[in-house]
Amino acid sequence: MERNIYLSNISLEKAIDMYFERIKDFRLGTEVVKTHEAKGRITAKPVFAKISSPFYNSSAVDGIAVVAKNTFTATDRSPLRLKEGKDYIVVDTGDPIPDEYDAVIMVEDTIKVSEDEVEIIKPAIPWQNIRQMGEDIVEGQLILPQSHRIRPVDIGALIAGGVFDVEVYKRPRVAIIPTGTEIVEPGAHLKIGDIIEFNSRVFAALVEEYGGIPTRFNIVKDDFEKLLETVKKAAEEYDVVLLNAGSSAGREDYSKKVIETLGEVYIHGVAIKPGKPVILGRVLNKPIVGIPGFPVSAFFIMENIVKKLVNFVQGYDIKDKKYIEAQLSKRVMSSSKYLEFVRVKLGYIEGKYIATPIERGAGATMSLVRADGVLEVPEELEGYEKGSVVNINLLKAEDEIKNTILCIGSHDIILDIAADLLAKKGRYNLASAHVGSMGGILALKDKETHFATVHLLDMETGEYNRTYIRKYIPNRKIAIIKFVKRIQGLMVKRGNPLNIHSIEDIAKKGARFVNRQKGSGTRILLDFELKKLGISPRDIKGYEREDYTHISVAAQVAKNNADCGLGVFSAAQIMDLDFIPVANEEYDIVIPVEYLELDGVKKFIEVINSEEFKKELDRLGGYDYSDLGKIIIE
Ligand SMILES: Nc1nc2c(c(=O)[nH]1)N[C@H]1C(S)=C(S)[C@@H](COP(=O)(O)OP(=O)(O)OC[C@H]3O[C@@H](n4cnc5c(N)ncnc54)[C@H](O)[C@@H]3O)O[C@H]1N2
Ligand code: MOO
Repeated sequence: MERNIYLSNISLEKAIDMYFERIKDFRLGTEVVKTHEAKGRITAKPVFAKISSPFYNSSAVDGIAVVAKNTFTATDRSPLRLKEGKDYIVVDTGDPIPDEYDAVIMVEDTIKVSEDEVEIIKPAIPWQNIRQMGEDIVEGQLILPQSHRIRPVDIGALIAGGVFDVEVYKRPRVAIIPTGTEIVEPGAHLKIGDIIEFNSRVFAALVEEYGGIPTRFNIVKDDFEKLLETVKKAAEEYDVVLLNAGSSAGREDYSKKVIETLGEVYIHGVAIKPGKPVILGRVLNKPIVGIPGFPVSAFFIMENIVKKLVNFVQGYDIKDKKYIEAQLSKRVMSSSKYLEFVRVKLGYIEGKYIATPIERGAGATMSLVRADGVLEVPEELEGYEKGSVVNINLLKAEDEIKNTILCIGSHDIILDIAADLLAKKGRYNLASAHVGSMGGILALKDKETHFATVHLLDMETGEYNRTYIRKYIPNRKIAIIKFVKRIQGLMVKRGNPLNIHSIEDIAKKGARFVNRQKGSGTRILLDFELKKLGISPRDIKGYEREDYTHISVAAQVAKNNADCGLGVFSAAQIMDLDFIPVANEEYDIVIPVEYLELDGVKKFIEVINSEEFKKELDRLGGYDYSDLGKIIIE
């Protein structure tokens, strides 16, 4: 099988316009459904009221119905006496008002003088406290226009207007076909090279959210004939087809060929990242989208194309993205060839949203789980500078973000444990962005985080953290909340096959090392130890190779991509590695004094002082928490 030749690079907006122009005749038919079951459906025609609401005059209050002109003599000096049956009748809220009456006086404005007599001290104004016929809805009035998505309140208005059935577009039945020889069903016995199939399940859940009816097909291997057969069947039986993976130019990427054979490819390749190899086409007269395999790419195609498509075939133009303004805490570089979707974490600090970009790999499913929003870097830009104010498409509720305490700095698994305990208390969340200790200090300086977790060794004095606070954040009043002392050590494979017992051994034995990024405390510790020992970084194989967390360093060793790395005990334990202690470091929380008063921060401090948290530290091992919770004002 020869490779496909790539790919157009048309903008997302143009691609959608062109595509929808080509498939505009594939709109679905309509059906009539019960109004009370029509939530989320799209009206096929304008809907008019069949009756008025209310369809008779009714009382808006509890009181007495009167004839207004007979009450105008009433004053507080000469109250007017009225007799039931002759001058008034008693009515409750909602009761019909007989034609001969034209006003209602509230019961609290009447003085009862006998069983069937009241006095009033103020005249009634005609039509006061009466809901007149058609006050809400008039017979024949337009209740909903065509191509309107029916909301719960619309259901109320329709029924009140006597419309009990409504004509709506049919919901599209969407076929979802996962493909790939390497793709296996969840629960299958896994061997190297297998990938557990999950995209189709994400698609199905999203399609349902978009208003379609998903059907998931079984996995189809990369076999041209089988793919032809399955796609043909799907196009015959369903309204929209989603063909997952094989969208690219690899030898077994058949999606384009299959669609071309059975129908037409209109567009292959859109200027977005991730997601560029998307295919937009038709088979029979059904829209088909070839969606890239990488889960993050696939998600952005679902959100930016398939969501619109599922609505388009129902005659609806969806424009429901919600944006907020946020300040970028890091520079974002982007290619000027693509509209790029960058996942961000959001924090709310001193009345401003702060956006911190997270991992960018197209395969990083967790980046979607962790993201609060998406920064869309337009095609013509090469990115944004740190500090720029940008629009962020929200993926979470604003309230949830406003109740999030932001921690930027060096990562340790105990932050995740504290986050979990905090979330259990309700209301507040802890979000942490892992940019190393120095990144945390700089974020504090720039007011981009509530607090930072740091372990920065002063190479001159051997003291932790304080030098850096004084040097880099002189403008703010800062407190240190003592957190833990961590044992940092060398992580090596079980059984220590290279027999590494010290930092010196890394150089001596030529072990493949994996380093942490510049600015991280672990990196500084390594440099400190190397300097002490008089070893040059050049003598460490892999010194230039950077990873961003303790766990990912440990994972590199576990997978045999490296022989050793420097990190904390818990990371070694999680990845089942041997651990050779090197130093005890002070991992502290650095926080502006004013934030100690924030309710969420107080709750966080309660959490780290709790017995439950200490129990977790014991369970992990490798932590000394004798100073935990002590607050030192700098
Ligand atoms: N020569 C070039 N190669 C590639 C280019 C390019 O421009 N030139 N673009 C890359 C880009 S960008 C993307 S995106 C991918 C798209 O690849 P495919 O759509 O062909 O997808 P596969 O290779 O079949 O799968 C990729 C990857 O996705 C995961 N996957 C696939 N299906 C599922 C599923 N159902 N559930 C979970 N995960 C799934 C899996 O990890 C696959 O390995 O092409 C690049 N190549
Ligand atoms: O554009 Mo691909 O979709 O980055 O991964």
